[in-house]
Amino acid sequence: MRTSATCSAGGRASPKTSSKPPPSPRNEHPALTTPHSFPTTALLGAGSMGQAVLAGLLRPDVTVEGGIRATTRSASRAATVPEHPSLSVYSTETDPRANQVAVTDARIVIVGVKPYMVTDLLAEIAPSLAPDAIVVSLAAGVTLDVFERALPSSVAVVRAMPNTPSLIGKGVTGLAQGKRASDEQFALVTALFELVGDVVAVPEGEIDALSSISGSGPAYFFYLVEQLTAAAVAKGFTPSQAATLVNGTFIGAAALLEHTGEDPAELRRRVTSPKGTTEQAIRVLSEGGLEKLFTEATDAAVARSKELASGS
Ligand SMILES: NC(=O)C1=CN([C@@H]2O[C@H](COP(=O)(O)OP(=O)(O)OC[C@H]3O[C@@H](n4cnc5c(N)ncnc54)[C@H](OP(=O)(O)O)[C@@H]3O)[C@@H](O)[C@H]2O)C=CC1
Ligand SMILES: O=C(O)[C@@H]1CCC=N1
Repeated sequence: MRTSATCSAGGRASPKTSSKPPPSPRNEHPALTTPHSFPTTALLGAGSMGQAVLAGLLRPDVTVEGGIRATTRSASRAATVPEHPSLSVYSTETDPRANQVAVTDARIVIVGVKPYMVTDLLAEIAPSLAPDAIVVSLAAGVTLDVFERALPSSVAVVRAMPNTPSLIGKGVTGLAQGKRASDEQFALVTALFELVGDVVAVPEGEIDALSSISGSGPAYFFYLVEQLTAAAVAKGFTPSQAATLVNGTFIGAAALLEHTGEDPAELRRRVTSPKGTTEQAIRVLSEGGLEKLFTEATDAAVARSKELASGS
């Protein structure tokens, strides 16, 4: 166990590049209007998504009575979990009983391992769970039914589909309430995910579709950034210049969307002068089938969720 104590194109004239240091990933959460307190919480699988959810529980304005226990498989991954006085980190590599130890007396148990690992993990922890535990799944595709069958009948289950901007309090999480979870338990899980962004409650039948939009969505955005950066480099900008141009433009445009609250189509219209240059670029993107591509891409993500649900 590690109980946290220490934390761990060439030739073209350069446009001005700023060398701002990257912002700290953990200081951007909006302030809570009321103090938040949660019961003892275990996070099994503190990887990319698990650590993003964990960021909410580590906020200075949040208290977790009884503390937080986080587990990973490897000791090296455990070392990437941020240090915090109320957080204990275990790896199954150094302690094969790490998950059982972590869930003992925990009221909230977040399952953040890969979908194909879920069944084995549930069998491992089921005997050690508190009778009134709420198990929260982050796993894509794995149904509430799989969880409910594998766990004692007194244990409630909620299915969550968060996304990685949760790490900086800008996440979007879909939540589906299992049939054994009371409204009070569901409200507690909702409050937990509200620590890291917006929450949309949906019936379980909509979770895969939601996942294809907001769960995977950050990857679509980063892919667009990568592609526009490649286009900039192909036009002769240096990689550094291209990163400034593209990152600055996408971040600025996203902030404009947020701050104005305007319809994105209207914001696009303001860039697209009649008979101007943008009009030609948008025409090419449209004729290239971007809308159809997004439909097909999200359909493929939904189809993969169904495969994961069937265990493949
Ligand atoms: N990444 C994303 O954007 C999203 C992911 N999800 C879901 O979140 C889950 C995790 O995905 P992601 O965070 O990307 O994956 P990662 O591989 O980053 O995280 C998985 C974590 O589980 C740990 N782990 C593996 N086996 C065990 C075990 N037996 N006991 C305890 N911990 C274990 C891994 O440790 P180690 O690294 O040492 O092997 C790792 O820390 C998946 O089910 C995915 O569907 C949901 C929404 C979005
Ligand atoms: O790619 C995945 O399977 C997970 C679920 C949504 C985002 N990442």
